[in-house]
Amino acid sequence: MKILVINSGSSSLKYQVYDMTNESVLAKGLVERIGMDSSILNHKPTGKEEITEVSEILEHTTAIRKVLDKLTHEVHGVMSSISEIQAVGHRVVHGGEAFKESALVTDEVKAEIRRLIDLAPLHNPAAMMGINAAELNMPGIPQVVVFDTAFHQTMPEHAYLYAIPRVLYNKYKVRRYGAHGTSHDFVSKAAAEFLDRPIEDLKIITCHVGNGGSLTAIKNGVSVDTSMGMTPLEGLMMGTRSGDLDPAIVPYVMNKEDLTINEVNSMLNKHSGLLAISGISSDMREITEGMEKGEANSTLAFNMYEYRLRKYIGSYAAAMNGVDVIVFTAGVGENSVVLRQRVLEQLTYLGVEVDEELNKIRSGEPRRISTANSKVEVLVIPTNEELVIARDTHRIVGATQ
Ligand SMILES: Nc1ncnc2c1ncn2[C@@H]1O[C@H](COP(=O)(O)OP(=O)(O)O)[C@@H](O)[C@H]1O
Ligand SMILES: CC(=O)OP(=O)(O)O
Ligand SMILES: [Mg+2]
Repeated sequence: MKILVINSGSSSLKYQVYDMTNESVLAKGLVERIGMDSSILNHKPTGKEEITEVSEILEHTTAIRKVLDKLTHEVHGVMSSISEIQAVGHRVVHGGEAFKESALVTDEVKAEIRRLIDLAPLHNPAAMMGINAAELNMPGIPQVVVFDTAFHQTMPEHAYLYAIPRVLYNKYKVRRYGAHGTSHDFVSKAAAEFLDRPIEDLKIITCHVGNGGSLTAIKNGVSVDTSMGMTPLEGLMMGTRSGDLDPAIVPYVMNKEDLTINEVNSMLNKHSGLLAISGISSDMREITEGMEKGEANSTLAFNMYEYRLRKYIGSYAAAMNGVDVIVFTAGVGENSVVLRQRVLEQLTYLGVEVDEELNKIRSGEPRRISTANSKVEVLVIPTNEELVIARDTHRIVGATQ
């Protein structure tokens, strides 16, 4: 079965095509700047020359049509006809309490995702655009949705409730949902496999640090706490998101600066984090470069980012009464030698001992970066959210046929 996996952002669309007979990737790519003046499509067919095209792509329907054109292109294509794609899998960030696992797309499922837009105004509309666009371009092809929140539905009440009037949960389901669950689930299982130990015996802290970032405490193989909240804004400092802050700051700043709800949301989600503190970029590579050149604001941004990550690791070790494994994953976690080194050398109180040389090795494979004496195993595990989505889609669609 060939499966198209789609991860829709508000102005972007990432895709991968899998051949599930051997889980190989036939092609992958990215459409950026959808709805802006010039959109960019970068298509990478496996074993063939990649192609980048700049054009006007006003919405997701056109983006998917262009992607399908590339998949069947006579030079850059990987299949002779789109009918070879037998299923589409989508990443949906927010599944609320309704979705504890992945689901086949039906009218009811779509209606529920639409209802959840209220809880995830920045994320779920993009997912809906992706689902509708795939439906329009590939009528009749089964679609599956895989939720970032699903893995965290095992959190106990004391971890997911906020200390605010209970009526807000009863009426509006205001609670912690978390995100990146597909990734936390995948890397924690991969960690147990790497160590050749049953996951049920392990206390694992997974650090998914990319453009968005979250930590999860995983005990007996299930999520018991996670740093993102009702929306993906809470927790770590991120590329452009503030992470934790005193909630009283919001009405205070709204009042002082005469900001609307949308403006303050945009400030915290898009104009904060590394970007706000460094004043130059949301990209950890540029922040690290700035720090290495002795640039004060980049150094401060790095220090704040690292400090908050380290505090969360400490709090999740407390939440689980210990930690056996720490996993680093996603863009920053997999690639930033200096961030891992700085975090780990200050966790000696937990019995963590980082091997500086192992930490410097660059590889796309799961690897250990702690010493043989370390009481805590520290691993770098490349995440693969798309593969999990392809597997769930294959399983769910397969079961209907
Ligand atoms: N070599 C590197 N060193 C430090 N950070 C890196 C490196 N490579 C990538 N990154 C960071 O990874 C981030 C992207 O992570 P990723 O997991 O792909 O994010 P997302 O899925 O949210 O787009 C970039 O913003 C960049 O800061
Ligand atoms: C939920 C979220 O933060 O996603 P991303 O890391 O892809 O921005
Ligand atoms: Mg990501």
